[in-house]
Amino acid sequence: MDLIEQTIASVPPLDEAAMRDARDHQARLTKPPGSLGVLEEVSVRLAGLAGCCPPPMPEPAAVAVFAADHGVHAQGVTPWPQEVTAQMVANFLAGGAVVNAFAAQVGAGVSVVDIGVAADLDAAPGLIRRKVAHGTADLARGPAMTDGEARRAMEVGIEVARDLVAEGAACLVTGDMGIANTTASAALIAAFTGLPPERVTGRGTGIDDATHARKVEVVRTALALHGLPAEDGADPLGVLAAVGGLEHAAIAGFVLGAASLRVPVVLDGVIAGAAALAAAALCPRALGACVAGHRSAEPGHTAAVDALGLRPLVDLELRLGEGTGALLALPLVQGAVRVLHEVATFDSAGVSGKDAGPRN
Ligand SMILES: Cc1cc2ncn([C@H]3O[C@H](COP(=O)(O)O)[C@@H](O)[C@H]3O)c2cc1C
Ligand SMILES: O=C(O)c1cccnc1
Repeated sequence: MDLIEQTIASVPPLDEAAMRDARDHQARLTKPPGSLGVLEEVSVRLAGLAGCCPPPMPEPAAVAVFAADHGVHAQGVTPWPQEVTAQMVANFLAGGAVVNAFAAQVGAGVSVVDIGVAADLDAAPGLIRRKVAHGTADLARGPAMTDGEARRAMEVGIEVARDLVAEGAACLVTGDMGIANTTASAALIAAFTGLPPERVTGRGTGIDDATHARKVEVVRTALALHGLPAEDGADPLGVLAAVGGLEHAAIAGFVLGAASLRVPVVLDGVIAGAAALAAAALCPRALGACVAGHRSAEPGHTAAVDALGLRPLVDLELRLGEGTGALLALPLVQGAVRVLHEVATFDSAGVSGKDAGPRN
């Protein structure tokens, strides 16, 4: 068995007994039952993922920013030059991007992975050099990647998850950088959800009406060219290779890697949502490890989280990527688990339960 199959085979189902313990414990804490809303569900799921209650605190956290370029850039789907991908990698490494500021704010480490930047990058402290190809080919004219490249990128994602956890991370966070990657994301989301291109194709970094219309047509052309969505359902790796990006494949692997290690993974926006659809198509159990950090302004992202059955924790109209929205959600995930560790029960604190007092 190779690394991808091995990883998929080792993703455990959620532990029902641990989830029951977490629900029972939530009911005994000094607060009205259910009063922490969605955060109670998060705490229960992370107990199921860990297989114990309380689950380990999801800290320290580590965000991995997977950077890659896209052949579909040639179709004029974004106003930004392709070089911005490599330039932003340098910015991440220098600590100057929004992802660095938000990671500092929530105490997360930042790793930057060259999974497929077109330019050859200089070695730099903090850069994980795992280039699988110098960008993808144009998905509107042929397959974006070979199956081998998609597999290799997915393996790198698994390996990065494994390495970060070995270094002490107890929570993983997805990040991406790749000019034109919202086009590949839209194509993946259309392919996996069956929704039409106009429903899932957004304005990315901010494009005018004419560029948006072209972007929708590029996605439509690509789907027709590759026969997607496939009649007979999924060959998820084939879909990734046809219309995905190297960072999508890597993030899909990162999700599988996290799930196989019973470590939660907070998903960022539309790129992570598209990648998670691929991961879930390969291994539905991997969804047990996924927390949707935020709802991106991209319409395809809402389509993706709806299809995955995930509820985003934060909704701030962000449309940046890099891991920024997921990082903002991290304290919510950590707070949800801290409640199970630290909040007193009615018994231990001597607080009367709802029906304990005199009635009148
Ligand atoms: C300066 C800059 C920093 C970014 N950081 C993330 N993105 C985000 O925008 C890009 C996708 O949008 P589109 O498909 O419209 O090109 C990706 O690189 C994504 O990570 C950025 C984009 C820019 C320009
Ligand atoms: O949803 C995202 O993460 C996103 C949106 C626009 C551009 N880049 C990323």
